[in-house]
Amino acid sequence: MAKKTYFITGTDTGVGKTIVSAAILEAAKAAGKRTLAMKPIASGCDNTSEGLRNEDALMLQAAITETLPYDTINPIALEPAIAPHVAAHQAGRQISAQRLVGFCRGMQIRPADLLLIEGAGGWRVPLNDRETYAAVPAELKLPVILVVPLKLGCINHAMLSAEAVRADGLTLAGWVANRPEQQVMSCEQDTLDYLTAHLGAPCLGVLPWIEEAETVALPGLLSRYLNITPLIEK
Ligand SMILES: Nc1ncnc2c1ncn2[C@@H]1O[C@H](COP(=O)(O)OP(=O)(O)OP(=O)(O)O)[C@@H](O)[C@H]1O
Ligand SMILES: C[C@H](N)[C@H](N)CCCCCC(=O)O
Ligand SMILES: [Mg+2]
Repeated sequence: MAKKTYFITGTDTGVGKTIVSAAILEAAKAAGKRTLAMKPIASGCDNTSEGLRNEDALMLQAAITETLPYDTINPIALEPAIAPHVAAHQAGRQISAQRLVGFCRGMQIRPADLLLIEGAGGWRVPLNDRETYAAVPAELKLPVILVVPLKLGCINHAMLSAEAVRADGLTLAGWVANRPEQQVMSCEQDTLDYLTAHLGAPCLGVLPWIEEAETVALPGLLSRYLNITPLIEK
C-alpha cells in the first residue's frame, strides 16, 4: 500500500505540474523513499510503434523508483493535445471519475512510500458533461499539491484554485512556485510573500527556470530547490 498519495494540480495547463512532480519524485528518491506516479488520463500523445505515448507519463515513469509498464502509469491515452473530455469524445470513448478512481486505487495498493497522481490542466477541467477531474481526488480524499507559475496573474489563479480545492472538501498539502520562463517576474518576492501568507499551506519550494539542461536532467536539478519534508514526514 502506498503510504502517502498526493494529487498534483496546477493553476492552469503548462504551469509545471509534470516537472514539479518529477522533481518531488527525485527528491523522495534521494531521501531513500520508494516512489510511484500516475498520469491517469493524458491528452496529447505521440503515436508510436508501442502505442500512444505521452511525454508527462514518460517523464513520471523515468522519475519513479519502481518499474511499471506504461499502461499502468497512463491507462487512458488520447492523441490530440486538447481538453480531455473533447479528446475522449472525438475518440468515441467515455471517461468517468469512477473509472479513473479505479485506476488510482489499483496503483495505491502497490507498496511504496509516495505516490503522486498528476491531473490534467487545472482543478475544474471537465471529464465529461457531468463531472470534473476534481471528483477523482475528492472520491479518494487525497491531499493536493498546487503548482503556481510565477507570472503576473498567478495570485488570483492560485487563490481561486486553493479555494476550489477546499470547497471540494480537500486539504491543500502544499504548493510549489515555479518560474515558467527565464525572465523573473517583477515584484516576485511580493508575490511569494502574499501567497505564503494567504494560501494556508506550506510552500515546498521556489523552482528556477533552468534553460540549458537536457529535459531528462531537469527533475534532478530542480529537486534541490524543494523541501519535501512536509510530504513524507508522519
Ligand atoms: N522550472 C522550469 N525550468 C525549465 N523548464 C520548465 C520549468 N518549468 C516548466 N518547464 C517546461 O515547461 C513546459 C511545461 O511544463 P509541464 O509540462 O511540467 O507543465 P504541466 O502543468 O504539467 O502541463 P500539462 O497541463 O500539459 O500537464 C515543459 O516543457 C517543461 O519542461
Ligand atoms: C493538452 C494539455 N497539455 C492538457 N493535457 C489538457 C489541458 C486541458 C485544459 C482544459 C481547459 O481548462 O480549458
Ligand atoms: Mg503535465
